[in-house]
Amino acid sequence: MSKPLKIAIAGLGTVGVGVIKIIEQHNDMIAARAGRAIEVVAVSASNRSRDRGIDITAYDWADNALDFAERDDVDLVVEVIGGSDGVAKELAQQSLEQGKSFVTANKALIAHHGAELAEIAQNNGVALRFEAAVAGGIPIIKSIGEGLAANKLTEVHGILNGTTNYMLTQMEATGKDYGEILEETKLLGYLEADPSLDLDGIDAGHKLAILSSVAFGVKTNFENVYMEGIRRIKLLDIEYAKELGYRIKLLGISRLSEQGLEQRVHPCMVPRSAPIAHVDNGFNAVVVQGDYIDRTFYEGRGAGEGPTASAVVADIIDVARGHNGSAFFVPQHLMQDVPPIDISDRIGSYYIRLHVQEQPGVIADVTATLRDQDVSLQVMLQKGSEQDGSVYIVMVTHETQEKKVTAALKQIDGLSTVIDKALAIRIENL
Ligand SMILES: NC(=O)C1=CN([C@@H]2O[C@H](COP(=O)(O)OP(=O)(O)OC[C@H]3O[C@@H](n4cnc5c(N)ncnc54)[C@H](OP(=O)(O)O)[C@@H]3O)[C@@H](O)[C@H]2O)C=CC1
Ligand SMILES: N[C@@H](CCO)C(=O)O
Repeated sequence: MSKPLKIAIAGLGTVGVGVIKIIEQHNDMIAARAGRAIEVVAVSASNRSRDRGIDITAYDWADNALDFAERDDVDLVVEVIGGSDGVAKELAQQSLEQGKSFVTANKALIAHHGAELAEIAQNNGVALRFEAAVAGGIPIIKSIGEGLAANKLTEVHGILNGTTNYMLTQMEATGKDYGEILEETKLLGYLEADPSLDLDGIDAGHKLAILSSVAFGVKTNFENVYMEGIRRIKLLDIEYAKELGYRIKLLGISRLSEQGLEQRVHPCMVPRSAPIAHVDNGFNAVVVQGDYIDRTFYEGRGAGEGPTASAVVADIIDVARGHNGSAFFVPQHLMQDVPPIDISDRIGSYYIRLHVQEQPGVIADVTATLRDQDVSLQVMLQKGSEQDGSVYIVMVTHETQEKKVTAALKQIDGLSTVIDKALAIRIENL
């Protein structure tokens, strides 16, 4: 057997501890699969005395994780600290520059700086790996970059954030509204330290930008991902979706066409018959469309100690086997710079929910505005009224252009009878 691969782990939280547990528990099996032993030589975290539920006394402790980049006895650095910049970024740059391979679960780091880091890795002949950054338990980066490498891929979409999928599932299952489920989800500890990353679709946006690069060989462009989260979804939207034959899912959708690259994250109405409509709670799913495979569907746990650490260790094993090809499967100088397609150019149907005062002429004003913008309706629903005399109206449009819906809703929001800003949910017949 070759000499052991010596690794240092920066970050001993949920994922870091999980990585150590797997390496300790599956030591012999991993060595057999990797063709050499994986040896943890050093660890680092913020607080040395914190009880982490595992014994770390066998490993060197570093107060400063950046020391790992300089150590001659470290072949590979694992970064499971988090954050797009700061220590995580410095550690990545310095480790790769010093000829050490780098494995991370940090989606923010890769979405923002993946291209730059991949180039440093390439120039130094070492590996940069980030399987755990997207959909943890689903080996989607490897599946796309290796298993589907013969295909011209045109679309990747999926449920990329487990927390919001849990929340939407629980709203439907329990009949509780958004605010109540949000409080329960906080108590369960599912939300990121900055909840906006989950709730506003940013975490899913990071993952989508990474998937786009891997799938299409395009330069990572997180800045052009359109992101909208789930904060405005009410229980009544979930109930109306059910009545109309849909479920609401927060999807990331990336499509490459001759016009350019479309990357968007937002709540979608998906037909209840679609497999992705039945991916519930903390599970993630990814669908990949290619010219020779047609469509492939992957489902698994997207977060948590086990699934995330499993992906990190798989990357370490890959490096131990000597695989140090391009991080995005295409050398950086061959990555395409593709123009973005704006969300306003989307063509499709829309679910629209209005909250208005119940008085004569309201519906006439609303439908006149839609008519003026050339938006035609296929369904309009109104059930009873609220105790305060207001009413919710729900409409489904025929296929139209997003910019027409946006223009119509801007005018509708200005009507004196409209109480809350209108909500539009895109219908995706996936
Ligand atoms: N948890 C999950 O389910 C998933 C996480 N990820 C990603 O994995 C990464 C780690 O996540 P997770 O384990 O949940 O995060 P945690 O918050 O549980 O752990 C972060 C760790 O980083 C340590 N740390 C903080 N600052 C430093 C520093 N300057 N130097 C060294 N260590 C430091 C902390 O130390 P201390 O313990 O002493 O405070 C802690 O051990 C993030 O990028 C996250 O986005 C990806 C997919 C899923
Ligand atoms: N906050 C993320 C963690 C895993 O990346 C999620 O809920 O999916």
